[in-house]
Amino acid sequence: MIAIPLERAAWDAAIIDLDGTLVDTLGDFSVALDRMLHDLGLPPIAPACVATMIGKGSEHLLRSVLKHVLTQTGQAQAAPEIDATVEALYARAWPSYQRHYAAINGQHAQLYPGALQGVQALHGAGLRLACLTNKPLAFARTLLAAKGLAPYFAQVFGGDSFAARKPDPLPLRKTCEALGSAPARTLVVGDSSNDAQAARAAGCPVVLVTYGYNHGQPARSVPADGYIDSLAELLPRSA
Ligand SMILES: O=C(O)COP(=O)(O)O
Ligand SMILES: [Mg+2]
Repeated sequence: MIAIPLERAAWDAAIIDLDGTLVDTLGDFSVALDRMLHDLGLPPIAPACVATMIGKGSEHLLRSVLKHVLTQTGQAQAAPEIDATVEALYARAWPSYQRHYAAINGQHAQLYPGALQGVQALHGAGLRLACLTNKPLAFARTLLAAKGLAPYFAQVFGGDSFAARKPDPLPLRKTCEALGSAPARTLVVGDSSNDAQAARAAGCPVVLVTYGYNHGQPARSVPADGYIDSLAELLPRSA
């Protein structure tokens, strides 16, 4: 049940998350990460495990994956030793991951059911739309274009667009500025605690989808103004 008004008059704009909200990118992440791990001489990682690590940007993802794999393989024992090994591998992991992700971006990713319809409905109702993701901006633009979403977004910002990332509220404040909308009249739609915490701190109403990643926790365990099973539920009632 949604606790905030869905009438279109309630909002001037919406800021929508990408991974886990618009597009199921777990396949892309898993393929690029496994190719990176192969380059480093390390074993692959289970997609279910990757799903718990998505949401705080690529740097966090790579460090989490390397730490997990090193722990699993017993290549490093004590925690400080693992952290040091992660940092030593990171300089090689980063360019490898970037190269592999760019090569397959969108190929193992699917729009969630109702995502396109929801975006089209909000756009059609006259809301200004931005996509704000912790994914690198170049990857986000390519993915939005590949999935037919790019034409609906007036603004797109990534994890490398501002000095901080979600859950910091700075990216949301900057995105509201770019859209020319007041935070209280800008709906945030996301899948994780990163989106909800950032929205609350920025003064934006926030709705979470129940099907995304959220670090392996149910979305409903995160304080938000509403929860939806599909973006198609965002159809404005008075449209
Ligand atoms: O790149 C990530 O970690 C996830 O990005 P998101 O902000 O679109 O969920
Ligand atoms: Mg997300």
